[in-house]
Amino acid sequence: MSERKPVRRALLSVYDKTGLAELAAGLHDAGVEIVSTGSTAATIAAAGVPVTKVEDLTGFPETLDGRVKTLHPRIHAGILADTRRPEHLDQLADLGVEAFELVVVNLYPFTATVAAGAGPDECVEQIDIGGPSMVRAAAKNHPSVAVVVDPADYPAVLAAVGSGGFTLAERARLAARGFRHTAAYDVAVAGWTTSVLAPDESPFPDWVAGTWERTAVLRYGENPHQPAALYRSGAGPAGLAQAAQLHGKAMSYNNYTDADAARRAAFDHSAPAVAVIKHANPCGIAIGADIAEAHRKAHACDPQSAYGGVIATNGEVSVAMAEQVAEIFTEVIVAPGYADGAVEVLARKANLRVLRAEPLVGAGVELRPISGGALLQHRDDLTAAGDDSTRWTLVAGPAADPDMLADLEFAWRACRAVKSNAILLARDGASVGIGMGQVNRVDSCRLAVARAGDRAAGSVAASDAFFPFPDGPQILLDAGVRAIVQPGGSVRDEQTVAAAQAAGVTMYFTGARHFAH
Ligand SMILES: NC(=O)c1ncn([C@@H]2O[C@H](COP(=O)(O)O)[C@@H](O)[C@H]2O)c1NC=O
Repeated sequence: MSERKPVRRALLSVYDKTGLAELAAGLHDAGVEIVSTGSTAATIAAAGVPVTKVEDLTGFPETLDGRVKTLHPRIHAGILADTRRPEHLDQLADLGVEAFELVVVNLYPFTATVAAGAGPDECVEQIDIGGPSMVRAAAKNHPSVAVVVDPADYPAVLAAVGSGGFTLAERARLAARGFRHTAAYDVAVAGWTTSVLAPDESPFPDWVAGTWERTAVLRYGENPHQPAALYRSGAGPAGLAQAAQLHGKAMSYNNYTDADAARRAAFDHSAPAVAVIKHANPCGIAIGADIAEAHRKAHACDPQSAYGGVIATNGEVSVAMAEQVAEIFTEVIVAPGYADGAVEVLARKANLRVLRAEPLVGAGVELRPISGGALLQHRDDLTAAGDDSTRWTLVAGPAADPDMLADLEFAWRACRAVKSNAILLARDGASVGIGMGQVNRVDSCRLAVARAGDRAAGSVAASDAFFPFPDGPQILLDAGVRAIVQPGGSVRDEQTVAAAQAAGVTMYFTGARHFAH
């Protein structure tokens, strides 16, 4: 076991004062001398613990509204002296500087200030300069100094100090966390200055960075021979990665990818909606008067495929829906909330994973890694993509009555959640046949019609992109589809429109498409 290095002198400078008084009292009881900045020192003194102010040590007042406090050689020499080197100890002695063995710092709340909508001057003021300097100095000098950046670590700090100090391995681990802390902080500052303070003409920033924190090592990845882990983003709104698991077995990699696809499908609707997903594609999407009805309708689309599926809702799961789900073999259910008693009903299934996650926020950009880089795009925003039927163009057949229009709008929204080429047949606010992920649109039409069976006749159809030839729509027309919505825009649109016209079938062009690859 490596030797512990006693802590005799500590430097404390924290914005977040959580646990500070207890830490200071514990350090003092362990015989540690405490040096501290402005309001940190005031908090320590108010707790009745002796403390030396940084300015008494430096002989230089904290100045410029706190912009300069610890940025002084007497502080940084005390942090950066490698006490394994006799020449460093000699130099400290010559200068009359004493070394620190412990540095406790947490930084100005830059991210929270930006998130609160503060103006540029206020945000800039919250860019901590002295704090990161101390953290980086202490982390670099971890053979001599322990650095602590998280109040949650204070009890462990006191335990270590009380048992003779930190080992080198412990100081190295703390150093890694210190560097991660300042790196994440700098990423946030650099991202804000790039995108907000000094944006260029492009709709995309010329520099992108992010930080992710590992929250779980998963049993395996997409396949058992692929190790995998879950990471939580250091920025942006909470989502699936932050979900609370209320019941069931540990989530798998595939559970996460399917749950993400299911949420994307469910949150495209404003009425109570349920999506059932298998292998990232829907085997049923429906809206209903309530969530239980939406689930019944979504499940009925393809009960065979829904076996072992992943369910997402866009609203609270009722007890009635929970009773239905408890009857079906389901891998995961994820919802923004559960009515009283619903989780207990679902918990009858020992293995069913029950997750509560914040509602999906649709705006923003999405990033997809490719070899050697990444692609960024604005999310497929429904409102920008022909979602509003008042902007559709009637190109064949009679105008839809309100019921038919409602089904067409539902089908158009729902087909967005289907991997291209996507054809979705719908009736009464529910998918009844889905053709997904085929490499030509004709096969997607065949698949949708085959899955719908008898339900194809009288249903409406949505296509995520235009029909390049009239052969695909002809399959839908032959199956008795009574209306079709599609983007339009093919050089052979005329032929497709003529086929619909000949069949007396309503056809709308949306003018926008919904590829999903
Ligand atoms: N400028 C400096 O020399 C400096 N030294 C420490 N700080 C920060 O000041 C805060 C603590 O200040 P106070 O003890 O006054 O609450 C900490 O978040 C620390 O990271 C500084 N502030 C900002 O840069």
